[in-house]
Amino acid sequence: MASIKLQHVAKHFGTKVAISDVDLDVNDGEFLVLLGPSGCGKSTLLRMLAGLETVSSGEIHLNDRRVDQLPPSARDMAFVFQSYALYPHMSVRRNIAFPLIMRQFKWWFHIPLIGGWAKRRIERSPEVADLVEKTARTLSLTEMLDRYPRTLSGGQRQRVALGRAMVRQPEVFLMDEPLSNLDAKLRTAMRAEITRLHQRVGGTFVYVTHDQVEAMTMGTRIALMRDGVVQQFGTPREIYTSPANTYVARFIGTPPMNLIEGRVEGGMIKLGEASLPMPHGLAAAAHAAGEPILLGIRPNALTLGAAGAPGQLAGQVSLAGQVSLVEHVGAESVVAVKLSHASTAHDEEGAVPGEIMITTQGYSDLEPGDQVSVVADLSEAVLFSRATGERLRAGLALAA
Ligand SMILES: Nc1ncnc2c1ncn2[C@@H]1O[C@H](COP(=O)(O)OP(=O)(O)OP(=O)(O)O)[C@@H](O)[C@H]1O
Repeated sequence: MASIKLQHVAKHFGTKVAISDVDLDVNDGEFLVLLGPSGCGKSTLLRMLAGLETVSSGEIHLNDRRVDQLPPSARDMAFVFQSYALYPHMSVRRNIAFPLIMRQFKWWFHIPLIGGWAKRRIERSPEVADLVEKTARTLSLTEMLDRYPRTLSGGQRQRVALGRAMVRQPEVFLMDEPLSNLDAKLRTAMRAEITRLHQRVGGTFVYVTHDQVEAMTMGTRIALMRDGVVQQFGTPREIYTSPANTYVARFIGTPPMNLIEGRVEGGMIKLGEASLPMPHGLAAAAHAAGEPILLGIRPNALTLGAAGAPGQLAGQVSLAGQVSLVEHVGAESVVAVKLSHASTAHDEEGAVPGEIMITTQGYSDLEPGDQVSVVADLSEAVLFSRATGERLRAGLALAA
């Protein structure tokens, strides 16, 4: 049983603020993913949890115990590194048993022969041997117990690293990009394996990744970070359907959410020449007439019709545009359309202003240059303030 609470946790390296005032409440048995781009501070946060890095300020609690001043060994957390960190001169069996052997460490373990004899004795003791065998079975490593790490594939080495963490039966598993050295296919397989492991073994997992697909598929909750600040902390579904700001909206989803520039006028949203009703629940925000907003809409909430097709069904609006790119990705096609009368907010390099992305099922016959009308289903659309980038919620006025 392990819940984790971070209160106002900050970390400075000299003048560099790596983590600034992070508050997180992680329930027992959760799979928390720390997600964000390179340099956002996710590894630093994980290392502070593990005790491998000190906190500059704030508190970390494991259950009701404050642990931020305790050494790593007193925290009951097992760390799995990106690099596996296996001992190359030890068999798989010894690598997995190692934490249990070190639990019984005596100074004379360092004496040649005597130390080796003592370690072998612990390794062969029924409790340790049983636990190692059981762990190896869970991870399908039984056949490999007497092999050495250099003879294993990347995925097998990763499983040994997981085994070494599991054998301690810790309350918390901390994992720093454990799959990043694997090829795409193995990553997908190991992703499912770690999720199953979490379901079977229980315990609280904290997992660092920059890969949104890993975060969305594995996490019970995600803390999406940027420059040391948590942008949103929520379930994958909340983060996908209700991004807290345009940064989150752009980070999650492939292709990401379209952000179309508009204005609020007379209780309606004006996008170029089109006028559409405020999305459900946001009417209260409409009184700040004339305010610039961004309409956030996922590529799969847009459909394509022939140019000039009638647009305004209930709750829908159509925008004219021209196809600029079509990508076929198996079961669906991704179509980029340059809007004729509306602009979009992009920050990715190389993105064309005014372009939106639409996903369609199957193989699209459209070609670059085709004139189309884009029909938007606004039932799941969200609005952001263009001034602050924050999502507008019902009852909140737009930023002045
Ligand atoms: N020991 C250190 N001394 C100085 N700066 C550091 C140190 N460790 C980390 N940083 C800085 O703190 C920031 C956060 O680093 P961190 O490694 O936590 O990021 P990250 O999100 O895990 O990135 P990555 O995915 O690339 O590992 C970075 O700007 C990094 O340069």
